[in-house]
Amino acid sequence: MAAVDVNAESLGVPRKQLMESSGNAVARVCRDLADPGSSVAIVAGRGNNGGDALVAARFLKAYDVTVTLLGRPETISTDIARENWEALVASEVDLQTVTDSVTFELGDPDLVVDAMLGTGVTGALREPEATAARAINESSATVLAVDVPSGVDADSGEAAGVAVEADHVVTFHDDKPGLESLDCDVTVEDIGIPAAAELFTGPGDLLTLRRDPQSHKGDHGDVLVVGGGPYTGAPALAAQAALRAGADLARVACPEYVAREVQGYSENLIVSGFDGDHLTTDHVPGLLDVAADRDVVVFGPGLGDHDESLAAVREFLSAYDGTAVVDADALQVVPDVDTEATLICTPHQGELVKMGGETDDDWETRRELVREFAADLGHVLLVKGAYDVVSDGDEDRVNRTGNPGMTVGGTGDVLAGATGALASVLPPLDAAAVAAYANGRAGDAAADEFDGGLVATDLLERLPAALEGYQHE
Ligand SMILES: NC(=O)C1=CN([C@@H]2O[C@H](COP(=O)(O)OP(=O)(O)OC[C@H]3O[C@@H](n4cnc5c(N)ncnc54)[C@H](O)[C@@H]3O)[C@@H](O)[C@H]2O)[C@@H](O)CC1
Ligand SMILES: [K+]
Repeated sequence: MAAVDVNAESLGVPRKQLMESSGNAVARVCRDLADPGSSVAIVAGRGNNGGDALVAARFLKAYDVTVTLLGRPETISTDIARENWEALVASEVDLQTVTDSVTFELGDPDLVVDAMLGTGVTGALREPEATAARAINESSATVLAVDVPSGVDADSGEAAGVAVEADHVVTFHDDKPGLESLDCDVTVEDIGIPAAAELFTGPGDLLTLRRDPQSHKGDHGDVLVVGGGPYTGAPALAAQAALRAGADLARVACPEYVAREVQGYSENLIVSGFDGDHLTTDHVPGLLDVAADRDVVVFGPGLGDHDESLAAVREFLSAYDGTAVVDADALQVVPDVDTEATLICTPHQGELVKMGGETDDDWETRRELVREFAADLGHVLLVKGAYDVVSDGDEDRVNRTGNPGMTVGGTGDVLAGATGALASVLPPLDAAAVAAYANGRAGDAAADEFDGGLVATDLLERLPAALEGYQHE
């Protein structure tokens, strides 16, 4: 929900506007439950759950409304809730504040609006909330809870202590799983969160990437890139992208002569060369050994399409049961390989067609086609284009970052490497979506500087900032 909020904000729909919609929705349900002129007691907490009801108070002019804030106004925990409180103070609405359980009084209202606590809470109710919950439960008033009855966990429906027993709940945007087990009516109200805030990647997606300060080397990914052959730069780009996207270690396995070059690109990489000038099935047992101790394998950058190399990819994937990002020429093997591995396939549209998938100029049609093909394959697809489409066959995400300058060689290798790093710390669909978002954002930053003259290494440098929120918080 926090991610969706941030994405909505980036689309121009700030949280305060959503609070206005939720408050309006609360008032609408109040009107359904009580006749004009009835007395309505709003019991508000100091977070945004309380803020929703403070908005509702403005929409209930035909009622005899009293608002009780649990706690001192200075301790209201969010700016938007405080602004709504101040609007009520300035409007001389009937307000009271209660700082301890002794002074809490509910009176004898027709309707109680429970807006003490919502989804921002874990654990048992403290005071004065617990006393207020008991008073609400003892009263003969109809009880309307905002978002979730205070004291009830929105995910599990369980209460760690005393909780409000509501007759009705008005919840927002989407059903909350915890409400299903409760004995009350539930109304789900659309509060105007754009569907795009969930479909399109945005800055909110980066919230999933906060680093744990207690973590150790290797916790953020140990990635093996297998590739190189006809193309020598590709595996180096992918491995460096993995490091820039937060992996702690990036290894490259590639033909001997490529290994010397890769080492020249960066001293941060661990490189091992195998004999010959391309991958063959002879190398597979060794690769499987190395891959077994890694978090993710990125297979394909610069590999080429030598029959022996494709046979090796097939043999590797048949025996591998970890997570792999599959890119470039390795992709064509995926449709007919029988594997236990979790694959994230990163084709451009030409490669998708080569895999047996279909594409379309219209992104919405493409989204349907990609979802169906991902379901057929049983793997995650990240299909690159002006709008990247990511799907696991069930859920889809669409990425709009990036620019035409990124058609230059190597940007796909950067994306594959970044996806590998992120797949070490995130579920596959999220890893692909965040990688597409960050790669495009890095490309947009590079285009600001170099226009159509950007090159793939410009993206590498800009990846950390494009993943901001991950590295810096
Ligand atoms: N997109 C969204 O997520 C939206 C959320 N909205 C509302 O925002 C609510 C979530 O708001 P918040 O995150 O501010 O959280 P809450 O308002 O649920 O709770 C936060 C407040 O509760 C206090 N608190 C925490 N644990 C407590 C305990 N055990 N006993 C007593 N007090 C405790 C905190 O100090 C803080 O003041 C939702 O339930 C919903 O009503 C709406 O405004 C609309 C949009
Ligand atoms: K509530």
